[in-house]
Parts: sequence; C-alpha cells; structure tokens
Amino acid sequence: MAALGALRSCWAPARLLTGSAHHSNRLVLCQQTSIKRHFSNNKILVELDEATGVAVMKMKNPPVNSLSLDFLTEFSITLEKLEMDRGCRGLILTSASPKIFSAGLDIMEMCGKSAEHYGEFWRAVQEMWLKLYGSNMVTIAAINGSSPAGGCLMALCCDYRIMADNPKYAIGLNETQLGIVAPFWFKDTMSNVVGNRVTEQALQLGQMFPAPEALKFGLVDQLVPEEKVQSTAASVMAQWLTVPDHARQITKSMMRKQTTDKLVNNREADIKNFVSFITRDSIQKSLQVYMERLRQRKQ
Ligand SMILES: CCCCCCCCCCC/C=C/C(=O)SCCNC(=O)CCNC(=O)[C@H](O)C(C)(C)COP(=O)(O)OP(=O)(O)OC[C@H]1O[C@@H](n2cnc3c(N)ncnc32)[C@H](O)[C@@H]1OP(=O)(O)O
Repeated sequence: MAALGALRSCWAPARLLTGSAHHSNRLVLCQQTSIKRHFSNNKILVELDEATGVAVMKMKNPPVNSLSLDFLTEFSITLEKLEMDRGCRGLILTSASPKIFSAGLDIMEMCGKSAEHYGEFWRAVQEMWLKLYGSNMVTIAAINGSSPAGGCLMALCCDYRIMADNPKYAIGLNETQLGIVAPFWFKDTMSNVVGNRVTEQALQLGQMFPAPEALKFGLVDQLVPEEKVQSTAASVMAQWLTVPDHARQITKSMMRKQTTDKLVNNREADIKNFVSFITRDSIQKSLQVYMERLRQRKQ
C-alpha cells in the first residue's frame, strides 16, 4: 500500500518543479497570497497551505483530546483525504488547545461496553496507527502539551517531534500504570524511535517523561518555548520538504514496512486478543479504579 502511494506521489515534486507557466504563476500567486484550504469537522481542524503543500491538523476534542471511536474515525478519514491530495506533502499534527496534546485512548470506550463495541473501537485504533505510521507525507508532531499512552503513540508515529519546553508536560506509554499492557505495535513504534533498552524499562514502569527527560531519551527531537512550537514545526517541515518526495517516501517505507506488516498480517488476531483482554473482570476493575483516581485527583 505504502509503495503504491510512493509511486503515486512521485509525481508531486515534478509537478511542482516543472509545472506549466500557468502553474508557476499560480505558485507565485500562492506565495504572495498564501491560499489556504480548510477542511474541518467538529473534532479536527485542518488548514492546508496550497503554496507550501503543508497541512496543519489540530485535534479538537475537549476536554483532553481523548481518542474516542468517533474521533478516531474522523481522524482516519481526514488523514486519508490529505494522503490522496497531491497538493499536500506534509502534515503537522498538534492540539487546538494547548496544555494537552492528547490524553490517549478514551478510557470510557474500554469500560462497560459490549465485545462488539470493543472490536470496533480497536479496529479504529489500528486504522489510525496504520494510516499515520504508514503515511507518505512528512509528518511532524507539534506537541503542545501532555501526551500519555495513545497520545504518545500518535507523536511517535510522526517523522519528527517538537515539544513545548515545559516540565509540566509529560509524554510516554503509561499503560502499565492503568493495569493494562501496550500492544506489540505500540511497543515496536517506541522501540524504533528510542531503542529496545529504553523502551523495555519505560514500558514496564509505565513511565511518563517530563519534556526535558523526553528529549534526553530521544522520545522527542527538539524542545522549544511553547509559543515557538508551531513556527519551529513549519521551518523543520520546510527543510524536510527539500528532499525529493519519491526518494524520501521509499526510504520511509523501507524503514517502517516490517513493523506495519506485523499488524497488517495479524489484524484480526490482534482485535480478538484485545477483546479477550479488555473484557476480563480484573482489567475492567483496574480501569474503573484508574478513572476514579483521576476524578479524585481533580477534587
Ligand atoms: C497480552 C497482551 C494483550 C494486549 C491487549 C491490549 C491491551 C489494551 C491496550 C490499551 C492501550 C491503551 C492506550 C491508552 O491510551 S489508555 C489511556 C491512557 N491515558 C491516560 O492515562 C491519561 C489520563 N489522563 C490524565 O493523565 C489527565 O487527564 C491529563 C494529564 C490528560 C489532563 O489533566 P487535566 O488535569 O488537565 O484534566 P483532568 O484530569 O481533570 O481530566 C479532564 C476530564 O477528562 C477525563 N479524562 C482524562 N483522560 C481521559 C481518557 N484518556 N479517557 C477518558 N477520559 C479522560 C477526566 O476523567 C476528566 O473527566 P471529568 O471532568 O468527567 O472528571
């Protein structure tokens, strides 16, 4: 799938570079007037700059950008749309409300529901991961707040991570703290970024890394003052986009294919595994206790 996408998008830079006089004129016009296309729904705001080919995707699911079934569905549809758009070469993923990038999977989707619902939910989580990790676009996470578990996974799926330099913001795969287990593809995604040793320790402890620690361990690539997260993402994106798309895409696919294939070839088994795990009484109890702790902390 990724290889086919790479072939399709091979044309994108050529189209931009060798475009007709009309096209070049349009480009100049774009540079001057910065034509922006918006395709938003009530959970995701997208602004695609036609001059640069960069889309900024802002997650907007208050209060904490939790990844509900509805949100994940909208997310995957939006991503698919951008992936198919030949004018879009880069994606900056961020939160519409600073302080929280994403609180991860919506715990309520994993509590007290039917097995059928859990199956549908997990398929949507898989879909989000396959689309984002397998994207042909340059993907940059502009992490403007805390990012536990599924939120961290989203950031790890991107090619580059820029985080707000605020020790109050933390990122990590904290699943064990909830009494649950990060599945193999969450583990692989993290391991591909920070290596096996850091992943092994962080996953067992369910460690959340405050921003400076996240930088130290390579979980993020750069820390910048909060107000510079978006502009830094834009300038890093401009650098990445100087590389010809087809060469970068084939390289990305070569690096990630083994990891994505593991899930693609085991999707149904992975769903079955999730459903049988999450329906256990002991796991349901752990999640309820965790939610209760969150509420009490607030009080
Ligand atoms: C054998 C192997 C088999 C493996 C099979 C698979 C196993 C299952 C794998 C599942 C993988 C799970 C991945 C996940 O992503 S789980 C989610 C983990 N997320 C968290 O732990 C985050 C929890 N939240 C927080 O830490 C804080 O809320 C946060 C720092 C994000 C924000 O803090 P803040 O103080 O600003 O806000 P509040 O805590 O007051 O929260 C506001 C309301 O939002 C609710 N909330 C928060 N997080 C979630 C969430 N993830 N899902 C649903 N709801 C959430 C919170 O309860 C507050 O609600 P109320 O206002 O109603 O009290």
